[in-house]
Amino acid sequence: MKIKIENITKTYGKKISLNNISFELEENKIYGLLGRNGAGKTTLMHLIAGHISPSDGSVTLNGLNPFNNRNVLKNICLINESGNFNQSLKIKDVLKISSLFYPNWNKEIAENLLIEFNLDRNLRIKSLSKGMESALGILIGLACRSAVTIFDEPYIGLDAALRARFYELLLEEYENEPRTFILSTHLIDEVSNLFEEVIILQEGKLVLQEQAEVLIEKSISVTGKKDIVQDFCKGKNVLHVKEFVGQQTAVLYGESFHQSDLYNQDLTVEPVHIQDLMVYLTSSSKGSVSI
Ligand SMILES: Nc1ncnc2c1ncn2[C@@H]1O[C@H](COP(=O)(O)OP(=O)(O)OP(=O)(O)O)[C@@H](O)[C@H]1O
Repeated sequence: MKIKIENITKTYGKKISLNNISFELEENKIYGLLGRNGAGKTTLMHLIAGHISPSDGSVTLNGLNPFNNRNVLKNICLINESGNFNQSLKIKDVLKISSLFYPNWNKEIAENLLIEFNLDRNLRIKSLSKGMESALGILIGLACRSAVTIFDEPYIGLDAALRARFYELLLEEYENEPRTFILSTHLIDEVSNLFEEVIILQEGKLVLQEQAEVLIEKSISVTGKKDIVQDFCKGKNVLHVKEFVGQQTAVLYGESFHQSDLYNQDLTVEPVHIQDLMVYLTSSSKGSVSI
């Protein structure tokens, strides 16, 4: 489903959670939705999932407003960090309800993941540990096979091995049955190799929407003697600078750097991790500093 966000503003009283943002998401891609705490990520995901409506502007999925629209909602699955399920239900009730609600529900995936995550279908949600509840959220998010599946930090209580397994399962599922995944996470380095496109929010505004590959190509970190680094950085967009024992490191962003440009025996040139890039891009209002 094609998702179109047009001039969306969402306010809560005087608080502006999203401030006039517009962008489009294509079908069948894995998106990373990134930003610092309070940037507006959860608000945006709830708008796309039709759980809330905007104060201004419009959200459409294949041209239709998802808010209160069952025909659209049955194709969207949003798994939050917590509180996804009615605490008084049993796991088997959640599975039954999900299988009735989502038209593409895949029973085999659900059964396999129940075994893999060691979830007893007779347990009540309120008796589950945080990790078990997250595992159930991941199971539902993958088994529903919704055209748009959104995970908002779904890994609370999961150890590193289980999180790694989640990323692996997500990729397997995406290959078997391509659909749109939107992942919001603060553990960016763990998951950034899954992203095909990255969206960064800052204080309710859209800072950037870019293909992950291009983002990596457009950013480098250079380290060397201060005067050499400064010379190299002249006329370039410098996001971040740090100095350490006479050496300077500058992070540059904004142009495609080619190998030939980067061959400089006096400088150490390294790629920049998406997590660091997100931090630097959202550190100053302009997204750049001068040296
Ligand atoms: N129901 C609400 N009532 C009042 N303010 C809200 C509500 N929901 C969100 N906000 C405010 O909107 C802003 C954006 O919140 P949101 O939860 O969307 O950010 P986020 O990027 O998901 O943050 P985090 O990474 O910390 O989860 C915050 O300042 C938050 O306090």
